[in-house]
Amino acid sequence: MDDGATEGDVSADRVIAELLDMGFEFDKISQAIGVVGPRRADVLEFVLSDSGNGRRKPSRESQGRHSVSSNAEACSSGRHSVSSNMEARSSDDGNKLANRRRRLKQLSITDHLASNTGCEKGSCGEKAITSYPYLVASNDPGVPISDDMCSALKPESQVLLANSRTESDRRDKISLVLQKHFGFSCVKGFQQEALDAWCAHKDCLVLAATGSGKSLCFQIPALLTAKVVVVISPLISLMHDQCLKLAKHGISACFLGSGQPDSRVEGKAMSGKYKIIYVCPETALRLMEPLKKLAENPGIALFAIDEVHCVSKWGHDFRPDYRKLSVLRENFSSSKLKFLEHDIPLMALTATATIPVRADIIKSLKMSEHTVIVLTSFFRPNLRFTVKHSRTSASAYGKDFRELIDTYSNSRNFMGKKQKALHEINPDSESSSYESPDDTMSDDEDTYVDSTSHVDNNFDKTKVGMPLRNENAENELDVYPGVDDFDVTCGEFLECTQPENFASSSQSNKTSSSSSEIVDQGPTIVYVPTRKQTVELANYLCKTGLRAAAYNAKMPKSHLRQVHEQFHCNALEVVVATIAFGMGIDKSNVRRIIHYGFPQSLEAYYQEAGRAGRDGKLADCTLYCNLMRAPTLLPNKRSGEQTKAAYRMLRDCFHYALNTSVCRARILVKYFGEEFGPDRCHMCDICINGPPQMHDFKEEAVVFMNVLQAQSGQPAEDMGCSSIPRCISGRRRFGEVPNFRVVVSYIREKFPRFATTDRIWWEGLARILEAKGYIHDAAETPRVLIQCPELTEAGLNFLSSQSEEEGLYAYPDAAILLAMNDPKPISTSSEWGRGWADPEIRRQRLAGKKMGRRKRKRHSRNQSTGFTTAKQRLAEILSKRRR
Ligand SMILES: Nc1ncnc2c1ncn2[C@@H]1O[C@H](COP(=O)(O)OP(=O)(O)OP(=O)(O)O)[C@@H](O)[C@H]1O
Ligand SMILES: [Mg+2]
Repeated sequence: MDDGATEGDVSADRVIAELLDMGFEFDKISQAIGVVGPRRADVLEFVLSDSGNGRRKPSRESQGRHSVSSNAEACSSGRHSVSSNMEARSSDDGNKLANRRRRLKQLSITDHLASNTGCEKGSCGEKAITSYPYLVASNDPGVPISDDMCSALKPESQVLLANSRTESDRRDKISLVLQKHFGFSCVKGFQQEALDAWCAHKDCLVLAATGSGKSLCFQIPALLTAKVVVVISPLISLMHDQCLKLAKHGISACFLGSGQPDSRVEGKAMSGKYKIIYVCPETALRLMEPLKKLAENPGIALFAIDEVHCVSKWGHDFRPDYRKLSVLRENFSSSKLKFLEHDIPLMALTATATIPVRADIIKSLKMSEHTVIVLTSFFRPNLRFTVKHSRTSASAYGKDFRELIDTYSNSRNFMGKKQKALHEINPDSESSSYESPDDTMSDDEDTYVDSTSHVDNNFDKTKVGMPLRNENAENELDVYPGVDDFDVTCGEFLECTQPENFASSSQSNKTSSSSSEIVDQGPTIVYVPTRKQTVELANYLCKTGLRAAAYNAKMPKSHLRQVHEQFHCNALEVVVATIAFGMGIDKSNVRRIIHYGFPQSLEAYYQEAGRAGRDGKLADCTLYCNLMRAPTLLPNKRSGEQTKAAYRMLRDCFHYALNTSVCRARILVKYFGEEFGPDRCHMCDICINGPPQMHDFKEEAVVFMNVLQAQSGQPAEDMGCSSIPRCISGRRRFGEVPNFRVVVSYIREKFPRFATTDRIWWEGLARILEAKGYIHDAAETPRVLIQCPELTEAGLNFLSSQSEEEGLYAYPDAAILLAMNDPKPISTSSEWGRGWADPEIRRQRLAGKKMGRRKRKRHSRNQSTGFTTAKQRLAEILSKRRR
């Protein structure tokens, strides 16, 4: 539901709600409605163009004329309200609005092309789209692509693999098509392995690093036979990008999303007109029968399932429809389809599957028991991983993004000076075909200018946003992006008659020296957890002069496509996105991936970080996160088991961030089950800074573990015995549950020397003891932090066998270091509790601070019912023991 005739009926409230959901600020939306009326497209256009850069501030007059409350009339007649508001604007603005509205209404790639050809000189639309002689079609039945054209464009390099007699013959043919279509001299080892499996008609699971070139494994087969390759892919944006590249490489392709089908493109796809058909899982399931016909004639060479981790419930990006793809193996076997000589091979590919996920993929897709597993190293030697502590709130933007802003500003100033110098040497020389907004600035100008100076008609500046209201809070996260993330449902891309000239560029999206490119530094993607933050941070960066755009799943699909295009043609410096942006994006020169807040898993982190440095050059992957606060699980529908797995993944991610002693690249590849050969990467913050000094935690550990032991009801004499009760939180009597907070506050109260230690410090100690196997979390669903610490047998042994001399040495983690360096309490309650063991402090505090109402109530209730708190109960147990 983007825009349309019914839009005028949409109430202002609904428009407000929708735009709030996208991350825009309430004030801005209501201001827009006041100016342009309640039509969604107009409001959207207003907030987009106004976007905090002062491009078009509403006149007082127009503001006075309309307000949200006075829009009842306008609501019933959106058209009227727009036209009357248009009068209040200049005709120039009116034209811009009309153009923008036209763009918002595009439903097809063709429309999109038509609008992009109008892009100003050298802009991305021209560069990325119109300069390539491929044809596109879409829902629009008016696009003239005849069947003759399709057949005429059949590549003459289409060698029948069946003719290859020997293995070397086959490999020669592979090299030939690789060189001809992609410009690469040889296939990589793992690509060859996957191709060998395909040639042997075997199913294959390809597990290879992000950016390693998995796509070629299923694209080459399309060039080696007369048959078609069907690729299942999770996002339109991903399918679109790949089709676009294939067309440039002289290979015809189409994509079929899950939206309204285009019978023409679909029909041609099912009759074998394209070498490669990209299809989303839903559509693949719908097209079972036509696919069977396709398998008969001209034949299906291969089913490739890209981003196959989406199959697994235990992966980071589960999509239920992926799981139903087992029908492919069931239906396309030689036993089911008698005309098949062999089963049609399945090739499943991903960069982010842990060992349990791999097993789940093979089982769920019912892949053959002879499935070949092609596994390469997950190590990306050019990625430099760093973790930085930050509150990751708006107040920290200035500090955290200073370096990024400086990087682009300096680079632009340098480029500006270089161009100016060139121009002075040769005034007739062709200047930049992209009208850089900065061209309007003098060299001496401060780079932190008001972003009004960056006006660019071609460039839809980022959106502005303000805090979402509380009632929208649960909607503000993109759990996972839907398939149809663009405003086009399908498209066809016919091969260029002349594949791209590889002498000049072996990668279609490689940064060239084209003057139209404004990102000298390579673009940056910043991942933030909420939609609101995409808008907020993008707006902040725009205000500092950067070319930034927000991207989240709730934004108009036309906008999302535009951001993709501008990102790919280097017109954007920064994209601030939720997880909706990222999967499979193959842009060679992304230099920085910044995660501003915890990702939900290391799989997601590695997948998103993998967008960086795909040209093999050095790239930075920096995670900013609040190390003093455990990350929270994003709401999603999960079974009990899935919740446990989700917490486990989040905990691994937290531990990765807190780590102070192990190379980060090592942790990441080990996470995917790989033994890391080089020992360390020599680049990450840990390798560069070295680990902190080891600390002897014995004294605190003994106290902590003794309290746990007392709490579990074990008499001191029993310390050596192995019968530690395996308690399950909730099954025990209240007070016997080993609650971490209760234990820590008890220690701080009873042991004056620990009175000022922070809870965060003890959380760190608990992690160390857990890693050593001395304690475990007895909670039914362990979360990120240890909730119910319980001694293990090894912990009991440690307590009973400890000698005076031996220490318990370990590296303090980042949270312990922060707590030690900055002993300020984190919460006011811990401040209040500090020094509580001292009777004088206690007396003063009780006298000075009135008990809160709730506390007082609870206190009096406990007094009357004889109910004891967990802490009191623990004290009782310990005092009994002492007696
Ligand atoms: N044999 C090869 N030689 C040189 N470059 C290659 C080769 N194969 C692929 N590439 C390049 O590697 C880049 C990444 O390829 P691709 O997008 O297939 O990666 P991927 O493994 O699918 O990554 P992701 O897991 O992030 O989706 C592409 O730009 C491609 O041109
Ligand atoms: Mg890929």
